Amino acid sequence: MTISNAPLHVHAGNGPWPLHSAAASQALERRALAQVAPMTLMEAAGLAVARLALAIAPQAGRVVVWVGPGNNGGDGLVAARLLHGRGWRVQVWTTGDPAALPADAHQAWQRAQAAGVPMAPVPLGPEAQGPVGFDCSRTLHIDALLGLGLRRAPAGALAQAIAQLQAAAAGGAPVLAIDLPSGLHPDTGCALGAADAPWGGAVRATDTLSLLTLKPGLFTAQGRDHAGRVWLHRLGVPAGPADAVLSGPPAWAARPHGHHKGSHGDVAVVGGAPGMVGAAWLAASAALAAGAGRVYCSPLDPEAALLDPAHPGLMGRSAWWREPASTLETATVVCGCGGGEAVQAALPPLLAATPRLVLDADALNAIATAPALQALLQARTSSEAQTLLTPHPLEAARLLGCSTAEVQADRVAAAQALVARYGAAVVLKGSGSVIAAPGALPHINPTGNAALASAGTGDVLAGWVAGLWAQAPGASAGEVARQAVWQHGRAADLHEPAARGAPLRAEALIEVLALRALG
Ligand SMILES: NC(=O)C1=CN([C@@H]2O[C@H](COP(=O)(O)OP(=O)(O)OC[C@H]3O[C@@H](n4cnc5c(N)ncnc54)[C@H](O)[C@@H]3O)[C@@H](O)[C@H]2O)[C@@H](O)CC1
Ligand SMILES: Nc1ncnc2c1ncn2[C@@H]1O[C@H](COP(=O)(O)OP(=O)(O)O)[C@@H](O)[C@H]1O
Ligand SMILES: [K+]
Repeated sequence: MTISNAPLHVHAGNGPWPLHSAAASQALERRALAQVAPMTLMEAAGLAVARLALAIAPQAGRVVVWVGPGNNGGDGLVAARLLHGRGWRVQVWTTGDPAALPADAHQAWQRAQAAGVPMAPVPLGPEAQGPVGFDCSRTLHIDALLGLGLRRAPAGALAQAIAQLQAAAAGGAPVLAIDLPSGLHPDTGCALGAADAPWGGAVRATDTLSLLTLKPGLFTAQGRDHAGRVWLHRLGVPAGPADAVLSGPPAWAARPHGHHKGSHGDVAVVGGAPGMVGAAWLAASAALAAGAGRVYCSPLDPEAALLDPAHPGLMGRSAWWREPASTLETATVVCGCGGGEAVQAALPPLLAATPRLVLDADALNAIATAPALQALLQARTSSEAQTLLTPHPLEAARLLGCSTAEVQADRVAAAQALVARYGAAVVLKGSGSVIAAPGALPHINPTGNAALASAGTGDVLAGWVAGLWAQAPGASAGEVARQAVWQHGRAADLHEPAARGAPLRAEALIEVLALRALG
């Protein structure tokens, strides 16, 4: 078997990558199918799958191919035939009547049958793991149940097949999903199957080979948990314009020898109501670590000290936004960070006068409930002023007047709705943070992991982005947010392998970021 054109490994270090919605991918597939002889694309897809199978599980020699009712199943049938021809021990399990397969997939089934590939309906019970003599731990599973044609939550025979596949792979066997993990929504990254099912609503693959295009759902919401490593094979078909982008690594700007601290801009942090002063100091420390020249911290707790002995490089300053000719008109300001209700009073002057404003946490909650503050935020769009909102899903839901579940059901759409409503750039945080900005394609961030699910890491992000922005005041909020979010997540990825599931403390995150060894 000669298999050319290796799939591309898509990872955080080699972006940016264009992303295409299900609708755009299907339109591309229709155009491509119209230009080539029947079976050409499906043979190319099956070949790419077989090639990746050989690459990721070279010692397996055994494969179970789980075939669904559409063309995704057809791709699996071609791969099964090619691996059978290569001498692998192959078992195909089908979920429906092969006579009902669409034309190309049906032909793939006939070719597999003619080649002598063992095929049968998915059995109920342990034999689904493979025929007698299959060593489960050395078996590769290929998920060809559902791809782009997913329309609704898998139920009935398909849900049963997904459950059987997961049970068969439970001992740690590799699972290669074709195009998408079956049950995962291509646009939203939501696992559509029953959330309380033991298989978690969609196939959990170790590897996913995306065909023709990369779909946004592989990288956000539950996508990363289900897709595993992601690969792309374009099948020789050039993709059209992207709907979104998977962010790539940003470049570091070198510091000219002639620079002094005044060359690197000022950051002022407003937050830290009683009991939450640490949040403001965390953001300020992150801004300093990002390279801002001078960083002021203004705790809203009137009792709070104006010096943090752990960070003598930071300057405390109380309520400077009430002064005329204050830092307001020059600094990059971060507002939120543990600000509690006290933050409300600081917001009007900040919204009115600050050229670059990062709004986080309690600042967002205050704006969500105050139409007057919303009007001030929207009015910023008529000036040169730029704003970045950094909500987590609950804060985003408050700003949109919907539920957190509705935000998570389509994270890209929710981020874009915030941009449309408030005219600001937005980072919708969480697994696969979405960065949306006026006039720009939405970006999904590929770095980060659940070690960041720890108190204060959001404050660090807010301070880090402001620290970068202070040094590049001409950059757009969206640009600087994409860069900061990538680096913030990357720091957690560097920490993760040694951490064995331990969370990354916010202070430690700042130290990793400060080292700048982020690649
Ligand atoms: N036609 C071709 O030659 C090519 C097809 N490709 C493959 O084809 C896939 C798309 O094929 P299809 O459009 O046939 O879609 P799928 O193979 O994803 O499946 C669609 C079928 O599943 C059924 N279905 C969807 N959701 C269901 C649910 N929840 N429960 C039960 N049944 C459900 C639909 O009614 C339909 O019969 C791509 O993902 C890709 O793998 C690509 O390889 C490119 C080449
Ligand atoms: N499971 C996860 N995977 C990737 N990133 C995560 C995950 N959980 C949290 N994060 C990131 O950690 C940060 C947490 O921010 P936030 O929720 O505001 O926390 P806090 O208010 O405690 O600072 C965000 O950047 C978010 O994207
Ligand atoms: K699949």
